[in-house]
Amino acid sequence: MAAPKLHGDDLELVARVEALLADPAQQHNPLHEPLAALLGHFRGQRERLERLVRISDGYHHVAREQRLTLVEQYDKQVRRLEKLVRISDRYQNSLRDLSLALRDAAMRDPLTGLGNRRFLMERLREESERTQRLGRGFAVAIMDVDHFKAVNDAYGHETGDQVLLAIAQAVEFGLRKYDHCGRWGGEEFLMLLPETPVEHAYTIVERIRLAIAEIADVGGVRVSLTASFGLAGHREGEGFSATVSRADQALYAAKAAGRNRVESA
Ligand SMILES: Nc1nc2c(ncn2[C@@H]2O[C@H](COP(=O)(O)OP(=O)(O)OP(=O)(O)O)[C@@H](O)[C@H]2O)c(=O)[nH]1
Repeated sequence: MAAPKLHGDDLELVARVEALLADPAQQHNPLHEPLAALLGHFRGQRERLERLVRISDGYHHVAREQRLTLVEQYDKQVRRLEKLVRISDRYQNSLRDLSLALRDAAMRDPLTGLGNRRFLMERLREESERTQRLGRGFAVAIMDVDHFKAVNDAYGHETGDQVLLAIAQAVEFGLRKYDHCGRWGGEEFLMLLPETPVEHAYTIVERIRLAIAEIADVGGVRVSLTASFGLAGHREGEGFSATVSRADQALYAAKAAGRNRVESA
C-alpha cells in the first residue's frame, strides 16, 4: 500500500492555515491558538497514519515472502520426488537388465557364445512338452570333434579354443533359425531340430559335417578337422533324455565306424 498523499485541496488548506499562523498581523487573532493546535493535531494524525501504512506494507511483504517460500519449497519437493522417481526407474531398469544379463550368462558358453548344457536342457524340456501337446516330433543330434586331443597337442590349447569357436560357427550357420544348438560339453555339441523328421534332420546334419571338413584355416593355422554325429528322432511317449541317450549311442557307433560320419538310431 502506498503512503497517503495530500490532495490539492488539502494541501491548499494546510498552506492557507500555515500562512495565516505565520502572518504577524494575525498573531492576535482569537482563532490563532485553536488553529495552531488543530494543525499540530492534523500533522500528528498524518504521521501516525503514515507509520501504520508502513507497518501494513511490511506485514504484506513478509506474508508474500512466506507464501513464495512455501511455493518454492513445494516445487523443490516435487522436483526432488520427480528425480527420485527417475532414479528409481533407472535403478529398476538396470536391475532388470542385470538380471537378464545374468540369466543370459548362466545359459551361455563363454568360449563359443552358444547356449550351454543348461540352455540345451531347457530347450529339450520345452520341445518335449510341445511334442506331447501337439504331437509333432523333434530330432536330436550330438556331435563330437574327431581326435580333438591331437589338435590341442599339435597347436596348443589356445588354437584348440579357436578351432572350437570355428566349429561352433559352422554348426550355427548350418542350422535353420528355429533350430537350437549349444555346447554339450568339452568338444561335444548338441543340436535340437524342432518338428523335424529324422530323414530331414539327417540332410541338415550331413551338411554341417561337410562344412566342418571344409575348415582349413583357423587364425592362420592350417587345420584338417572332422566330426562325428549321432542322430535320433523323438519317439512317441519317450522322455527327452531317452532321445538324447539314443543320439549318444548313435554317436558312439559313428566313432566306432571310423568317425567323420552321421549315424542315426
Ligand atoms: N582347447 C580346448 N580343448 C578342450 C576343451 N574341452 C575339451 N578339450 C579337449 O578335448 C580333448 C578330448 O579328447 P578325447 O576325449 O580323448 O577325444 P578326441 O581326442 O576328440 O578323440 P575322439 O573323440 O575319440 O575322436 C581333450 O584333450 C580335452 O582337453 C576346451 O574348451 N578347449
